[in-house]
Amino acid sequence: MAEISTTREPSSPPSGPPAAKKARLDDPPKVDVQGDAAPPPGNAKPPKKSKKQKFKDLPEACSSEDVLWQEIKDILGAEYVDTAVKEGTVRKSPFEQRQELEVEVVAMSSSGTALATSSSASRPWVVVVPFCVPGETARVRVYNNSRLHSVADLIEVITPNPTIRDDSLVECKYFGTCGGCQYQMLSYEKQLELKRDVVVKAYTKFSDIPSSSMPPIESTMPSPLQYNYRTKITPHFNAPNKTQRSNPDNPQNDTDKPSWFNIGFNRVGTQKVIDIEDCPISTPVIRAALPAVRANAIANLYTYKKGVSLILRDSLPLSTTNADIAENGEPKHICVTNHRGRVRERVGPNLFEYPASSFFQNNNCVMPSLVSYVRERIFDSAPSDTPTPTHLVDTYCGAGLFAISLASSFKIVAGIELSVESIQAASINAKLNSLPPFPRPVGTSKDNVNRMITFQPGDATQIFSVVSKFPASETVVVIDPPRKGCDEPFIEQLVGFGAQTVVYVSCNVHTQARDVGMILRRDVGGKDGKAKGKYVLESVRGFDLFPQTAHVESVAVLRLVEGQTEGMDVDSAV
Ligand SMILES: C[S@@+](CC[C@H](N)C(=O)[O-])C[C@H]1O[C@@H](n2cnc3c(N)ncnc32)[C@H](O)[C@@H]1O
Repeated sequence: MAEISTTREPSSPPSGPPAAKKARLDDPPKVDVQGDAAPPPGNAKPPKKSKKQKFKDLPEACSSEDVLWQEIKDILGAEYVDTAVKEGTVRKSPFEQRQELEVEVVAMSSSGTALATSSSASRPWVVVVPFCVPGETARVRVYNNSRLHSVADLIEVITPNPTIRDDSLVECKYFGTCGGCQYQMLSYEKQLELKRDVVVKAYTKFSDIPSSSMPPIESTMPSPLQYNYRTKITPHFNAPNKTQRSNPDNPQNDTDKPSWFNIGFNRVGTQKVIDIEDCPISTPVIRAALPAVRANAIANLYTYKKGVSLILRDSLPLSTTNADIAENGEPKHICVTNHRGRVRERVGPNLFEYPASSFFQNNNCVMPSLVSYVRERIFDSAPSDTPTPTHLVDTYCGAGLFAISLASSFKIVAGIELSVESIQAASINAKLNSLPPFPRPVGTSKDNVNRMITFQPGDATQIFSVVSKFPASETVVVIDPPRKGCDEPFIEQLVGFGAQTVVYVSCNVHTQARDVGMILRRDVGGKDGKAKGKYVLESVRGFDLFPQTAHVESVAVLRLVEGQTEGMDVDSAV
């Protein structure tokens, strides 16, 4: 692997979204407002934290820092960690900033970095380093010290582990520098295995579900494509600074682009943009469109007063003509580069349209397996003594992916979503797929209306008053919240409603595990106010929506077991 040259500032934070919200390319030009941050009154400095306060700052529960913290505890031992917390020594690093050292990798973290230890450390301490695997030794350079761990750049792998690493698999020239992918040096089987491990660890650490109540975690569902799959990318760039602006040289294309102007993604472990001319995990239509999108940004570079986040989304043509049909009979895909444009996708037999700037899953090729799996779990594995589900409630429904894809299996479907533009898209999608609205419009014949669908904007919790008349024993609730998961009022209402089946889809298995644990611990209320039963966790399976990265989508299926109101040991119930 090539040496990673680090040009970072000493205290670069770990990778994440750019600090300042970037403007979008098609936003109207805005005048730069200078100095709008209020200065502190007088010369007052923020009060210093006392030593006790300072070291109490454990990571927020279930945050990505907390996930790493639990993994560090596993390596260093809970007793050692608890003592260090009590004594206020968790930040006493044995290493200096920019210190180079040799480390031995002992585990993988849930975010795809390697967790290592070093014999040169004067106390038990973990070093987090990218692009390495267990069993390897590596030379690294520390750039950040935190709670019982340092974060480091990889300089070189000294002893590779050939049973896990195969560098010949790497397909991207930016791999090892770009923060987007973590796993290109691993076989696909290994990537799937690691993702399953993440799901197992998440439920072990964050759900509080006793092992006797946990179903075996299923193998990760693979993505049919492991490259060329990503249907959306958002390369970004910073606006030129004052000095750069004072000497414009009017570049026209990539060849005369000033070297300081980078359009791409964040360098691993930093918020510094690196120049990216191609992204092999993106779909062919996005890869083909990227040079022209870059050239346009380069030609206009001195007009930008703020950083910009570009968008490239793979889409079917909105109105298909013969010229749009490729030789195989499928419409030719196009690339939508306007944030205000519309995108169209097919998932199985259904079409979905949505605004380019709104949420839709970013790997189209695995969507049919995801939707089929959800349908199979709802119907095929339902206990034989429960009624066939007839009603579907899709919470956090976005543009209606689950509501519309599953509608053919239900009589009535209701969806809710906070984003007004997504919910408008969902209603349009219901029409696009010939699903009649609910309640049935006056005068429509009963014969041709056996499926009815409604979408409403609002907080997910509000849906339970809308569907209060749905027969709970014949209802399925799909939950697909953002990374932070559901809030307590939602869980309260969900359990109060008491649907027969709950399918929880999540891009953050840690908050999913936390929420599922909360649901399982509560009694499900009956109409008489007495407890009716409890949910049991029937299955959990990861889906690989993002090959070459550490991300894993997780689907958990919960069933209500009536009459069970004690404990959580459900071995006999499932
Ligand atoms: C992970 S996306 C899932 C969307 C959809 N199920 C899909 O697969 O395309 C989560 C969605 O929840 C929406 N959302 C966020 N907070 C919400 C809330 N409190 N109530 C309802 N929807 C919310 C977001 O706008 C986003 O569309």
